[in-house]
Amino acid sequence: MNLIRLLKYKSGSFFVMIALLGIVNSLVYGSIMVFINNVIAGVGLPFIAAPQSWIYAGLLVVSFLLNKTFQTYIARLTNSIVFEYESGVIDKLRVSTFESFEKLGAQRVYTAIQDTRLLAQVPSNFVNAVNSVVIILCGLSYMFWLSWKAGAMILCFMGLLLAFYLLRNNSIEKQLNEVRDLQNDYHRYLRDFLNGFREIKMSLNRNNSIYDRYIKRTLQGSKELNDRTAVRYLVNELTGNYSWYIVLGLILFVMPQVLSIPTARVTAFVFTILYIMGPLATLISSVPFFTRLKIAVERIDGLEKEIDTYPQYNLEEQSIELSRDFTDLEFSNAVYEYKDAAGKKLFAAGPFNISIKKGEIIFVTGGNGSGKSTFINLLTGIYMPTQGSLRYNGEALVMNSYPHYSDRLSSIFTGVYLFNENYDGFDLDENNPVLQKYLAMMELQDVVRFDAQKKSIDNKLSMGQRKRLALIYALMENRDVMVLDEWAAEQDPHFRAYFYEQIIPVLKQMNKTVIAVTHDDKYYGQADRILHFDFGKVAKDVKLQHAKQPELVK
Ligand SMILES: Nc1ncnc2c1ncn2[C@@H]1O[C@H](COP(=O)(O)OP(=O)(O)OP(=O)(O)O)[C@@H](O)[C@H]1O
Repeated sequence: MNLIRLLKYKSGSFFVMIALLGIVNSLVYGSIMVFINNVIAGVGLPFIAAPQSWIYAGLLVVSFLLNKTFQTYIARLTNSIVFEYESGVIDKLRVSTFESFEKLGAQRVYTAIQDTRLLAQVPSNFVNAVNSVVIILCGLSYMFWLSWKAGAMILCFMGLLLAFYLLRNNSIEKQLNEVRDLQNDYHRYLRDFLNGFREIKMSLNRNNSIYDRYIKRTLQGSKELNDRTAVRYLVNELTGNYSWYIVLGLILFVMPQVLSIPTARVTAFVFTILYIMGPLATLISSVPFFTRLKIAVERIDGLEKEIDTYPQYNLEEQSIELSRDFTDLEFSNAVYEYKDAAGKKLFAAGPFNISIKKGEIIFVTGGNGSGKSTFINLLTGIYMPTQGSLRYNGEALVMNSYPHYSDRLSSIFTGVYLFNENYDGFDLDENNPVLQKYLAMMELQDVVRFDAQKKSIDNKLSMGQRKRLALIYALMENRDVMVLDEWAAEQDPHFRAYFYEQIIPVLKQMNKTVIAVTHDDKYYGQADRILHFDFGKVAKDVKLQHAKQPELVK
């Protein structure tokens, strides 16, 4: 979608406004040209008897007011487009499936959001461009009125110039697209560089490689492309500017001879060319902006269309009633298949036929790549089975039930992410006794810092401490089922033992259903049941009879 179609699409009155601006400005700019030429030549207006100075002043006022109205209109329009795009993309993403987000990649979303910012510069550029076009058209019409032959000559010359521009601009546009691709790659490497800074410090080879072969190479590539496009634009601009001196030369030296044009007319031609040279320069210099804008609009549009092709949940509709009181969860022939972009199967987990009952403490074990995380993604509703189904409290889940199903579980994933704001609206007041109890339970009471203003807790903690805080938040959610993916991996030996020997039994006493991925075989005895994974399947499903019931953590 190009800019004009986008503006038209977002505002039904766009063409009416453009037409109004064009007509009134044509009258104003055309009249000003005629006025000046008439005043220089000492003649009156052709059709009106009113004093010229009054009409001149009146035209200026009308033009000023109209331009102000139009600029305000277009500024509001583009601002609302920026708002709609940004909020629209985020709104669509939040109702998309997790797989869609994985396919799309966070980088593309960041780039598209940055692209929308370019739209904010549309108002001044667009109005200047419209006014420039109007002045050029008025100038051309005036020249035709003075002498149609001379007007036609100049028009042909301008046509040639335009063709030259469009041709060159096409190839520049291709180069700009290449620059954008390189920039996307560059941001990916930069993200790796910043997020993996510690790892980069640990290997000279990696350090040199990421810089020389990836970051510098893409930066160098886009610098060279930028250099080439800058030179091309420069040549375009210079050719454009100097061509007008050729036109002036034609008018001064060729036209009087060839077309026998009198000196007074020559003066009018020279004046008109000088009058439209400024607007032409404005138009030419705005070409790079509009080219970049076109690419940005196409990319934003492409992203939005791509998101639209992905399945989306209707968060309002809860297809089946999902009670907060959990009784059981059943996997029936549930399979999840990873496929590549061409649809080729990469890995399949399942089919799973598992029944999970309220109050069970289940440990999920297995080697690397055995499918534990894939199972956890299915269990938490992050993934929907590609075959088979899940039944919650006996009801088979359908597409729109998934967001509500996930909402019934508390989950802590391996690379837990703690938010900077208290989006959940937890009562994080320092004096909240429940919070204090949990902080003591997680041995965090002397570690956390409260932010009374934001009603949140500072998340600058070690990974192990972050996971403990995440467990506190999970408890505050007060849901029946808790899913913990390698929760204890980052805990020190003392807290790891404490987790399995104290916290797990407490959760059991609270009647929580816990499904925890673990490699800590020393503590397998704390579970009621062990699901052992191998090659994407449940190789063993063992029920244990000896879960301890120690004293509750006070
Ligand atoms: N997004 C993905 N696209 C394609 N294949 C994937 C994807 N995620 C995981 N896999 C594949 O699925 C298989 C199971 O991975 P999964 O992460 O479920 O194993 P895991 O048991 O959790 O391993 P680990 O203990 O190492 O975390 C692996 O072979 C992995 O390569």
